[in-house]
Amino acid sequence: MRITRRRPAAVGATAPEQPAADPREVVSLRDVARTYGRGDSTVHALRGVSVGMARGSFTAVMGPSGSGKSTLLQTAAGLDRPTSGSVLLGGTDLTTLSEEQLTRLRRERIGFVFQSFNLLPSLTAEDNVLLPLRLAGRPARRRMAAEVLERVGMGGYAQRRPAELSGGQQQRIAIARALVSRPDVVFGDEPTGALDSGTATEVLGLLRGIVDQDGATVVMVTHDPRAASYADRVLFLADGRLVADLAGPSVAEIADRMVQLTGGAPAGAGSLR
Ligand SMILES: Nc1ncnc2c1ncn2[C@@H]1O[C@H](COP(=O)(O)OP(=O)(O)OP(=O)(O)O)[C@@H](O)[C@H]1O
Repeated sequence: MRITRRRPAAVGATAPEQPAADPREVVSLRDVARTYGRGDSTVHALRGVSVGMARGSFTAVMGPSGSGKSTLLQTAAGLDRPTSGSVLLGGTDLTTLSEEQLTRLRRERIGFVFQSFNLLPSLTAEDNVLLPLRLAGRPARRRMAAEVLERVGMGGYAQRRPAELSGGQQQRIAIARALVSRPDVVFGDEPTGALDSGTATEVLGLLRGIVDQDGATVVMVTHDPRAASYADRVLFLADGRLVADLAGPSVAEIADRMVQLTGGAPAGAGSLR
């Protein structure tokens, strides 16, 4: 199954002064700043971050607590708007879109995987998977669910409800749901944070597989150096700035970098499993 999208319908015009996006990059942040509050209480969550993610790549985002990881993910995914700078998704500048256009773009072109799975408990696995298509008013056929459920190794579980599944199985269903609309990019917010080590390994292998075999693009926030080592590239944030960008680092290199940034043990890393 190829995840790579067909050329999407335009959901908003790129600002005329915007330079053309690098065609290899599916997500580009340009000088993105995000502040909260004002005056003495202003928090600079992101301070001029510029970074692009190539199509068909797997990127992990790490950094100490409060360094801006979630803010980066949320602005890149169009869930939050930068205070300044621009965010391009496949050439569309998200900062120029209305709320309605942004909602449509998220439904059609972005997949999400959360730490706590976020499946609807009353729906079967199949109906959870088809929900994004239904919300977008697109055709939602059972064979579409069957195809992605098969892809994540959950082919026999279409009629199960979340309470009847293990954490790892629920996360597989959530990944199937993220893939069903063939998104430009799948964003993961600590997707293995609630899983035991063995189950996390399976889910990370699955994410690696959808990148390598299906051409998906994955961007994942994690506190876990071992999880980050599954990525092609690890970005490190500190105090709202991008301070390191490592290609294919080992678990030890990632853990060392985190120790440098935190001045101690990697926050939330638990064990290196
Ligand atoms: N809605 C908000 N209002 C005010 N400050 C916020 C808000 N959201 C985030 N912040 C602040 O912005 C900074 C970056 O937060 P963010 O959640 O992006 O960090 P993080 O690296 O994801 O942290 P963690 O690893 O603890 O989840 C922090 O100082 C945080 O307190």
